[in-house]
Amino acid sequence: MAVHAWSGAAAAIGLVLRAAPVRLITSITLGFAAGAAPIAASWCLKRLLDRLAAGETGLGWLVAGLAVAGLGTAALPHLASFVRNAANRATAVLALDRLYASVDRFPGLARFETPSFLDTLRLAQFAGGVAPGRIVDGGLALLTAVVTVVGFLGSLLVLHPVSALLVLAAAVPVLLAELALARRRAGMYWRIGPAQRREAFYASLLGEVRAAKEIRLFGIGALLRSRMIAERRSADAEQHRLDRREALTQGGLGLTAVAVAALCLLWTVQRAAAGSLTVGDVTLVVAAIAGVQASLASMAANLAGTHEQLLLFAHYRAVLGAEPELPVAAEPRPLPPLGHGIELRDVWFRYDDDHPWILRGVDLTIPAGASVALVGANGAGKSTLVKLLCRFYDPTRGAVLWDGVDIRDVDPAELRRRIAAVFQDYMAYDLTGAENIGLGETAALDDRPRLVLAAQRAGVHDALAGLPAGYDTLLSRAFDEEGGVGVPLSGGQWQRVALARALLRDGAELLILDEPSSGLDPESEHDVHSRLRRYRAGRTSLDISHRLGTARDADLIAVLDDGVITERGGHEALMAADGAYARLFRLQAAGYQLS
Ligand SMILES: Nc1ncnc2c1ncn2[C@@H]1O[C@H](COP(=O)(O)OP(=O)(O)OP(=O)(O)O)[C@@H](O)[C@H]1O
Repeated sequence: MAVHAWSGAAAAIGLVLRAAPVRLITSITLGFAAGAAPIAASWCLKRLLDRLAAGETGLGWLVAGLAVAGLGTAALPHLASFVRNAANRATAVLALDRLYASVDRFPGLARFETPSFLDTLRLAQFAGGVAPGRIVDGGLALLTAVVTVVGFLGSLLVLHPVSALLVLAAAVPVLLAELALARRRAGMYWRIGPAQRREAFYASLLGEVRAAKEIRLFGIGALLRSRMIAERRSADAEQHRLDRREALTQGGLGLTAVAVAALCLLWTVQRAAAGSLTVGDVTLVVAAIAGVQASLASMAANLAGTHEQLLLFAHYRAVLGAEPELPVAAEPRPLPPLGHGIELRDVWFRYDDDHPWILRGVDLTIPAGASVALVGANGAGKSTLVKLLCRFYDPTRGAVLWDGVDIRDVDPAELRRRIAAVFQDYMAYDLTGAENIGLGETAALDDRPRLVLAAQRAGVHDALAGLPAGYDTLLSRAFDEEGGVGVPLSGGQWQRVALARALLRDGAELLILDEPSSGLDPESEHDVHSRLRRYRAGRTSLDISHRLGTARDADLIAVLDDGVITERGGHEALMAADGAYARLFRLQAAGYQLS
């Protein structure tokens, strides 16, 4: 634990040093000065009073010293906090950047489906922004308090050693109690994490337009709201329990501090009355007791606060230090230009050990330059197979081979550069039309002719060109648009934009289309289908569709049933075989017959 704390503190300081070195050093200097100023003020006051009592004159320099020290006591903490705030903001930016760079580096999807990781990530988001700054702040405040305590304790030891020891002894339980409270608080943040994430989930549903239709139609707003409030209440109850414990502990500690101060004061006054202390000594003892107690309390609170931030910062470091959830080859093999094909060889897959098998020994080859249609019932595992091709997960058994090279041996980023895909759950970004397409290949973001060509291939050019600001129209009403209005697209238009995004990747060697036309009207579907047929000629593609009419002209049709390829071949051959494909095809065709 101690090692963790030190390495955590070192990492936090390293981060601040990297983000704002000058401001950090300035803060340290100001912290020192702010700690020394009250001691200087107390000594000036003691000297002044003693000399006044002795009837001396010409004390102007002492008054001036007192004024300067007073000014320092009042102003330096504010100046230090101004500099620290600036350093903290710079640190938070760097921490945020590093956190999301790490999240982006996870090659697969499994982490985003692991609740404990999501809890860690939530705390990391919170801690990354504030913890490094607070840890350094805590350290600086500690430094200030140490300077003050040492200075005042030195003064007390000279004048009244018993008080010094008493005050110091009384500080030990304060420190221990604060540390214990800090640990509890950090533990509480972890425990309430799931409830807070569920609360955020309900809150986002209640505040987003996509959910608003169903919420209103089904009248489920009150239900969702009550669930959100219940989650908040359960988190609040945990916090309340801790607050109560804190209040009791700190009340007790406050009483002890008052008792110790009263005892010391009584003793000092008695000694002054007996003539062994001067009036100046009494003021210095009073100031020293108050100063030491306040500084020790602040030290304890700071230590505890820093300890708590270190525990939270551990979550940030856990995300940054997390190993990739998919093994990444130390020396990745180069991915050859696709010459033969992509083979799934005896692929078995389940999402994890507690989940059922989804693929149970799939053998399928997508020959280079050929179009393969994958058909099958809902839940058969088609989209799962696509995720394995993109290596978002690894097969539990078996392998995916790209021209004979196991894709586990290549750099995932390189593999993905070779693939263009429209996923079934494609994204609709709250960005402009041009950006929504350009994200398919960021190098082409500003290449308008290429964006237009991709949009034309996907049959969405006219829709985008006809918007108030053409391709530069924001496809959302979530943000205010300067000099124009945001226009969301229809479902089918969005689907074509997603298709355009994939088609922008002209150089991709494998094109994956998972239900690319499910939302299109018959005419659009026919139109998109004809365009895709032309586009796909000579390219390697995997097309998933429930509309068997669009699958029929693929070079190869494979039927996936309950995780196994049960039929494969051309349309005519499969129809002649009279298996499941033929039955489904006839069923669908019958739906279009006039009775
Ligand atoms: N991330 C996941 N974690 C656990 N199980 C999952 C996950 N994604 C999908 N599944 C399960 O895998 C099974 C296959 O899903 P998949 O999406 O691959 O089917 P599909 O053939 O594409 O279906 P559809 O035709 O409805 O799109 C489903 O039973 C689903 O519950």
